Amino acid sequence: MSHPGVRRTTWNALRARRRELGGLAGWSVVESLPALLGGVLVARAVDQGFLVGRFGTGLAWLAGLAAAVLVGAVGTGRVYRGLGAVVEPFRDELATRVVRAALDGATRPGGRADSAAVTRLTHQVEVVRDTFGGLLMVVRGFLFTAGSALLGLLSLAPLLAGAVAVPLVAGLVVFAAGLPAMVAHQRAQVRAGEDLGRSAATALGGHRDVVACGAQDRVVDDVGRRVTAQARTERTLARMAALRSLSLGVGGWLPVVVLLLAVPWLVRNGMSTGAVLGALVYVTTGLQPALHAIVVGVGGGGLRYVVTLDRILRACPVPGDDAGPTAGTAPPPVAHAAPGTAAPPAVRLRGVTFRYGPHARPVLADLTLALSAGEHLAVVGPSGAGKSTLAALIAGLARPDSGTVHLAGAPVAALAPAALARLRVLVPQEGYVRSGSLDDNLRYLCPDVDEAALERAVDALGARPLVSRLGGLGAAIEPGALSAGERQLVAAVRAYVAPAPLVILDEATCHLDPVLEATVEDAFGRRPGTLVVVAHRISSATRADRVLVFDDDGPVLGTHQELLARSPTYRELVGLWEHVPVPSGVPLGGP
Ligand SMILES: Nc1ncnc2c1ncn2[C@@H]1O[C@H](COP(=O)(O)OP(=O)(O)OP(=O)(O)O)[C@@H](O)[C@H]1O
Repeated sequence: MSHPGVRRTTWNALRARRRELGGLAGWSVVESLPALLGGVLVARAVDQGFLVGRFGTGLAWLAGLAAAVLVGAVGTGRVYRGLGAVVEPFRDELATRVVRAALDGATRPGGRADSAAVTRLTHQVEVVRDTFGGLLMVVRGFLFTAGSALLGLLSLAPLLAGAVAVPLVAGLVVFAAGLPAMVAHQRAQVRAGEDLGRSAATALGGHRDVVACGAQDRVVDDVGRRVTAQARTERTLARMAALRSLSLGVGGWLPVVVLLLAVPWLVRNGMSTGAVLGALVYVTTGLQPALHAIVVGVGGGGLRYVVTLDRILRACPVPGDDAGPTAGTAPPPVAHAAPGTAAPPAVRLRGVTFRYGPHARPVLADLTLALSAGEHLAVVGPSGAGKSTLAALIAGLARPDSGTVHLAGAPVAALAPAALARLRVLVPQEGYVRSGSLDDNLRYLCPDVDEAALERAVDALGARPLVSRLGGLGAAIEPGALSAGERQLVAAVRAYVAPAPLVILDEATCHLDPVLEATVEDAFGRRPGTLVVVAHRISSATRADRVLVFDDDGPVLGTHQELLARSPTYRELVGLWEHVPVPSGVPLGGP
């Protein structure tokens, strides 16, 4: 079954452009003038002209046909012009949908910008645009041309019109009966093409790793299997062309046979030679080409339209869509402990593995960790060990390759950005400050915080001198005019008043002097809720309830004292930190 959205989307696209479609229909009538008049004019030319020796009269009727063809050509030109007014807005809608889905995907927690997918999808949008236009042309062409030819035939030989319509309809029925199978094979062919593209792109992207690991044969084998699979689907699709030939044979050629067989009877019943020729004109220049166009158009571009649009709708669902891959993945509610049961941990990582690329060494491998509500954890380790990566995973800004991350019982992977923001606030090393008033910047995460609470936060975090220097909470500030430390302090106050119960400080105080850093961390330590600090100095570790150190053999968890006894890396870091001279007299760092 195809996406029900294909039918709905197509219907909506047509309904929204009723006026343009009306214009298209009007010009289609003009375009089908030769199909309507061709047989009658030929019959007149033969019967009243050439057969009775009036050459001029015969030519005059044919001139009438030529005029009808010219008028029809004008109609065709206008039809093409009107087609753009229906097709282009539809293409724009789909392109907007693709771009919106790509942006949503890239800004979702753990989401990554996937430019290859956007390129593939925008290419598919172009395919849909072309096939939608083609489909409109052939369906419309068939209705008007075949309809006009049948009307003309009806006026020449009513009985013959009925006899010709029967095989025509039979041909259409044969074609329609095979359509579902054709759609399925077309879909398989598109999928096989995508599989091949993905596998080839992965092989190309990781070719250095492939060569380094000596895995060429395996990769060639893998891509080769997909090439074979795609070739198989192409062959099956080609075989389906036989069905098209059958319906063309029944619907297009059988009427000619019927006409030829009926000639003696028609002539005996008074039908003129010209009328017989006219009837032949209707069948061979009206009905047959119209059927051919619709069978080839629907069986080729039409199938591509259904399958490709289906892929786009599935890949880029919009809210309210009923069958997209993300439908039904509404964020689960935050789990609350039932009365009498223990509350879920504030942070829980289970078997988390994360790497920055498919062939990269994992930064974290099978990490399991639980923090209870109110706990204060410091994360320490050498540069590049994975501390910021861990902070991003906890904050839901990176998604594990395997394993799960839960905050207060809710899986971060399933939480919408707004729900996630209610659970945690991450303060990175570079404090974000925007142009505007200081007050706006501090209330950014909690616009409703009352004045007194904001003032208390300013005092608790040691930000009073900064606020005074800037001219009070209402003062306008320019990010460029603040030092890196001042920006960190603004970000810290903003996070402090945020309603989220979990605060993650990722080297968020590295530009503050040790005294101010201690003030900020102590204030966060007293703030109700859970605190994770990616430590910049050893003092951060000594203030925490527990410390996670990235040791050579992997992360080790314990108290400061326990780790001094158990972790060589921790001992080394403590030794290093204790010997680093502390700058003094530079309270807020340089910009
Ligand atoms: N976007 C990225 N793409 C690829 N590799 C990355 C990316 N970000 C970090 N890494 C790598 O992942 C590893 C862990 O980085 P991470 O920033 O988590 O370490 P860290 O312990 O926070 O280091 P630092 O203390 O220097 O900030 C490092 O080897 C780093 O080079």
